[in-house]
Amino acid sequence: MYLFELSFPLLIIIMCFTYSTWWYLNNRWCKISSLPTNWPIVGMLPELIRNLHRVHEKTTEVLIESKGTFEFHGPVFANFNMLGTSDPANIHYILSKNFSNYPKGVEFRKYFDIFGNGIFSVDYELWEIHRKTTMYLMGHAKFQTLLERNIWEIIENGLGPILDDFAELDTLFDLQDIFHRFTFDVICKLLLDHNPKSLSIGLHNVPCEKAFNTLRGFSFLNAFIKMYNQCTDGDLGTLQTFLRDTLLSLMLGGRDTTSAALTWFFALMAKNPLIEKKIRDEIQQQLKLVYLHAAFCETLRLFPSVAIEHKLPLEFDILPSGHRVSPNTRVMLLFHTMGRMESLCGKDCLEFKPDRWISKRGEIKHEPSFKFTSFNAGPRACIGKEMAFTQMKIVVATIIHNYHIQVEDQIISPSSFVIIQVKHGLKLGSSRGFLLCEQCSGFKPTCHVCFEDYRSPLYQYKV
Ligand code: HEM
Repeated sequence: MYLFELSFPLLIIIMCFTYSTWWYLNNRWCKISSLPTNWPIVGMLPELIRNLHRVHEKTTEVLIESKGTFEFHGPVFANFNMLGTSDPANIHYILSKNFSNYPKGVEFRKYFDIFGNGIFSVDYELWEIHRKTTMYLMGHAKFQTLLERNIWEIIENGLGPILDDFAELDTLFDLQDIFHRFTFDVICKLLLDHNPKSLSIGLHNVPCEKAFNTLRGFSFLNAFIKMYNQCTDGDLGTLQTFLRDTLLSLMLGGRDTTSAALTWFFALMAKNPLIEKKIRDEIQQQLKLVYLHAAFCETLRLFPSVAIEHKLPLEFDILPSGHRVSPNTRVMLLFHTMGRMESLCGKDCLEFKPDRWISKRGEIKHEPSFKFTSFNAGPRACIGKEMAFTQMKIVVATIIHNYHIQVEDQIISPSSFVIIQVKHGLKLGSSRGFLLCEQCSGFKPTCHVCFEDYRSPLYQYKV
């Protein structure tokens, strides 16, 4: 009996060791596929850790091999199982057809507690109130005028002088950092009526909170205060925390997404000079910027700013692909993979081709949002899509019209976060790659002193 007690744990250890060795050898010799091995006890965690630096690329390989949906098994006792999908039928089902069964869930709130009770992390009634209020504000007749005025003001006083300064000093700079600062200043000015001037010569750090300390009466703020007072759900915390959550969510949601898209756009432009020329011609001929719009769609297809969306089902369900989900299954919607699926975007899906977005009549082709998910789909689709396009078009037209951008030799790859940035930034060399065009001696004397009198074609084009 004593001998049995002693040898039993030993037996378990030997069995585990043999099983693991068998798995290892089996997979090492037989494996040609990119699907992760489901190891005893630790599940697929080792493969995840091994690919942490290239999560989006690995996920794409796995999903393409598994025809759009894959079950990830985490360690046995960790409750870390997930179902990843890029199948448009599943995406349509989860985001629209059975929307009510797929809230973001409490987990999302835990991971992204920075959003607090803001629109990105809440579900149900509070989300509905947030959405209604924000949509009302962004749909207001004066919103577009205010937005464009703010963007031009920040170009005139921030972006323009900074870019001129880099050109004069002949220094290397990170375009991604510049776009971060630009979109931060724009969204702060819009929401808080305060320009934190993070885009000033010297590029000083501006703490986020500083902007919140100088809140002044502004319609966005007043509307959210009114919304707070109307909410009877006692879970909202103080007015100050509620406003912080609400505004911070909009600031983060509107800032990093737009700056990432702008950075990828220029990264792709650097590799496609013919496309850049076409866009430059379109701007100079004061056309309607259809081709530029198509180039943005194409950028976001390949590098959707939000790569992953997280859902936690309320009840057991069967997805259109036949996969079962339970209330414990984390469902990951993998937007980065969708733009790289031959079945969805064609054999040339990895190529950057804005023309695929233009119809025979020269208009932008409409793609259903559950196929082109860069702005999400269904009831939680992005509210700021038009705002993002306006911002991106003005910035790109301004830069392309005034400068010739040339990217330094560097490896450009996506970061492994939910928001896909360019890993390590996008470095530009001002001496070689940052030349003023012939007719224009920079921002200052031409357009940005007083844009009322501005006669450049730039000011006249329609965004
Ligand atoms: C290129 C730029 C942008 C992209 C690619 C983008 C993409 C997205 C995506 C994928 C979502 C869904 C996220 C989720 O539910 O987890 C989303 C939601 C949202 N976006 Fe954007 N966005 C962009 C710019 C903006 C801007 C400028 C704003 C303005 C503040 C904005 C406001 C919002 C809001 C409020 C939501 C939440 C909608 C809801 O949950 O009902 N976005 N966006």
